[in-house]
This record gives sequence, C-alpha cells and structure tokens, in this order.
Amino acid sequence: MSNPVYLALDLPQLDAAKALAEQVRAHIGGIKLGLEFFCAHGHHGVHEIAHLGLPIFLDLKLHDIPNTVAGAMQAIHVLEPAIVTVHASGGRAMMEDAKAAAANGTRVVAVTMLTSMDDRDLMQTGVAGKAHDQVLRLAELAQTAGLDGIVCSGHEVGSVHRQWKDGFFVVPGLRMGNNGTGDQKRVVTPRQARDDGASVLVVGRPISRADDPAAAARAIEATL
Ligand SMILES: O=C(O)c1cc(=O)[nH]c(=O)n1[C@@H]1O[C@H](COP(=O)(O)O)[C@@H](O)[C@H]1O
Repeated sequence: MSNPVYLALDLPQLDAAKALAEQVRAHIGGIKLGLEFFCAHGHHGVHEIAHLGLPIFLDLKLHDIPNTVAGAMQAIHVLEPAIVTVHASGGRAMMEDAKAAAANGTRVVAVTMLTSMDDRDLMQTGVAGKAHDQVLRLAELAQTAGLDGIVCSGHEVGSVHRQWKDGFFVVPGLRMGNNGTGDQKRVVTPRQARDDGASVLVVGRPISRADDPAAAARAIEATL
C-alpha cells in the first residue's frame, strides 16, 4: 500500500521548501501545496516541486461563484494536480461546476469544517449544533454534487466513511503525542485517522518544524 502521508509544504521560501521536500521524500506519499505556497510562488513554484516526482495536492480551498471557481479550475489543468480543494460551503452548484471543470485524473475534494474550529467557533459563524453534524451534512452535499470526497478531521472521518463507502477522505489536524496542537482544535494521531478510513493524511508542522524532519516523517510512517 502506498504511503498516505502528504507533507504540507507551508513555507514562504521556495529553496527551503524544495530542500525540505527532498529531505523527507522517502517517507511521504505526496506533497500538499497550499495558499501560502501558491500565493508566494504560483505556477512556477508548483512546477519546481513537481520535479521531485511525487503527486501534488493543490490545496487552494476555492470558494466563489460557480463560474469563477470553474475558471480557476481550468487555469490549473496545466499543473496536473492529483487533488484540489474547494469549500463545501460554496454550495452544490459551485461544487458541480468545479468538478465538471477539473482535469480528468484530478480528484476534487470539499473542505467541510476546518480542523482549527470547534463547536463554539462554528456557532460564531451562525451555525448552531455540533461540528460532527456539520461535517456529515456537508459531506452529503459534496457527495450529491459528484465530488470525489471531502476534507474533515479525524474526529469525523469514521462516521463519514460509514455513510460514503467509496469516498476519498483527506484528514489534516494530525499530531503525534509529543507535538503541540498549535491552532488545530480537532486533532487525532495519523494512525487513528488511517484506521478510521482516511485516504490521505496531511502533516505539516510535526515534520517541517521538527529538529530532524526526515526522522519525524520516518517515525510517522512507522506508526502506520
Ligand atoms: O485543506 C487542508 O489541507 C486543511 C483543512 C483543514 O481543515 N485543516 C488544515 O489544517 N488543513 C491544512 O492542513 C495543514 C495542517 O498543517 P499542520 O497543522 O502544520 O500539520 C495546513 O497546510 C492546513 O492548511
């Protein structure tokens, strides 16, 4: 089975990002490039990282009217990403158009509720109820819209997996026992998330901020 760990390359310097990816590449299955990286380095940066030969997860979290999101999807065909994110709260029509505009071979997955939020944060956005229920509701919407899967925390992935058997599930907010949680609020270990049905495990700071990133990535791989 291939390694489900995608390294979140949330670094502002392209050279440092490339060096880190090269250092840990034997212990990861792919690389996630998010907003920080893409805003700083754009298409050029993605091409530079793609040279390493690992699948690229372009985490752009698109959230706009359907026409604009579809246009953005078309503009990234050339980058051949394995996975792209949109926000489920953009609605069904937006997700349908995003999927229709994506390149063949690109999985489109919907971010449900950020792992940095808990029930209280959710309430502040005007949604009453539990994070768990909100994730399940948005997962159902994403499935109806024809997406490939969702992004959720390890707290929900087991339930989502039971209701969407062939879905593709991306789980960030992962910490080993010895890592601080930082801004993440819904956290589990990589092993727990994998056992509960995660397809991809997104890991950033536990590797990128470790004294020895290769050793940290190897240690996570060894738990799986
Ligand atoms: O879409 C994501 O990847 C994502 C969704 C989410 O709900 N929470 C979340 O942390 N992420 C991303 O996952 C990575 C987590 O980073 P660390 O907390 O450093 O492991 C970051 O790149 C986030 O942008």
